[in-house]
Amino acid sequence: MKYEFNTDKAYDIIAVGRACIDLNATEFNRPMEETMTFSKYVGGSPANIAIGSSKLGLKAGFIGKISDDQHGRFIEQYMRSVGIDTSNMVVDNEGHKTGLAFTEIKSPEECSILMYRQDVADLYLAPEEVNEEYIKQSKILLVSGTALSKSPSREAVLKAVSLAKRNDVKVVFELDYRPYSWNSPEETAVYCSLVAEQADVVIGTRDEYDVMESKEGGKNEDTISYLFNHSPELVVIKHGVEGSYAYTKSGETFRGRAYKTNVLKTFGAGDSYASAFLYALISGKEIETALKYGGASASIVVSKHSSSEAMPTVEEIEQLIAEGSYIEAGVPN
Ligand SMILES: Nc1ncnc2c1ncn2[C@@H]1O[C@H](COP(=O)(O)OP(=O)(O)O)[C@@H](O)[C@H]1O
Ligand SMILES: O=C(O)C[C@@H](O)[C@H](O)C(=O)COP(=O)(O)O
Repeated sequence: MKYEFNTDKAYDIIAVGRACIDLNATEFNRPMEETMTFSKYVGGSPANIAIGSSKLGLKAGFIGKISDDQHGRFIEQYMRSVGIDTSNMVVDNEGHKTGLAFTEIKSPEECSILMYRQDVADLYLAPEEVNEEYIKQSKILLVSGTALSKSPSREAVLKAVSLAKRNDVKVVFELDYRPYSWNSPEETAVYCSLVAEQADVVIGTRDEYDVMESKEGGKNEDTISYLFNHSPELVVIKHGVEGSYAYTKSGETFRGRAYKTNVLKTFGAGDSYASAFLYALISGKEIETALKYGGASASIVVSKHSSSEAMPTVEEIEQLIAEGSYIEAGVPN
């Protein structure tokens, strides 16, 4: 089964939310306290997804606010250099700084992220900085849940969603739950369910859906029966190495698998998965095939050092799919 988009649009995907900096430990198997060196990359989930999409050949744009300093300029220049339209990236003029994510790579299983996100520029994106003429030109508006965590970014995103819906732009909601950005899980549940109910496609991990639904150990069946009572037509639920599921409103279920790889770190999986899954859908591939693209892309990125720079090419993804070495894991949920 395929998922249809309005093909009469200049952009394939416009992402809204944070574009930040990742500082990834270059010393592995070591706690952060003992790590002395880090490499700098553009980061932030929606920026990573835009970068991954652009690298796969999609026409991508970005809406967000960046700091008026060396970090903001680095982000804009890098994103432009990989082919992303940055015309709707706004420079903050109130002194807000870029968010930083320091990553600790203790072992392939034990990775963590230390975020510096106090008063960050991306959460100051204002509704008046979201432009209807821009959004209406895209097949997809990709919304990151973290952008809902504070005002005025929250209202900017709600406006972007409403403009997308008025202009036949599919809203893809990536739950992207980052607890440190929110006041409470209850607040997350309120705003994430508000947007999920309006979205056309929702993507998240099982744990992220649990936060949105204010429960523990939630079942995929309950999630889809809730969401399919609202706007969503396609719901993707990820289960780490156990793979993922895509559910359609018309009743089909497709299973995606993770691919064997030499894991260096676990972060970057979700963003690379989303960009390749959406690339495949936009390219007219079957949903089942799109799950393969997502899984293969993620397995490539977890074997590499960064999330953004490491985004694979179509050829790399297709080669991995052709090799077909899935991780044999039980059926979750
Ligand atoms: N250790 C791993 N090895 C190979 N693929 C992985 C691994 N972890 C995750 N993936 C792939 O990345 C996808 C997304 O990972 P997941 O952990 O569910 O999301 P997130 O990174 O958003 O938390 C999975 O569906 C799987 O295909
Ligand atoms: O999203 C962030 O702010 C940090 C990312 O740039 C970082 O690379 C990361 O955590 C990606 O992980 P994922 O969301 O699991 O793909």
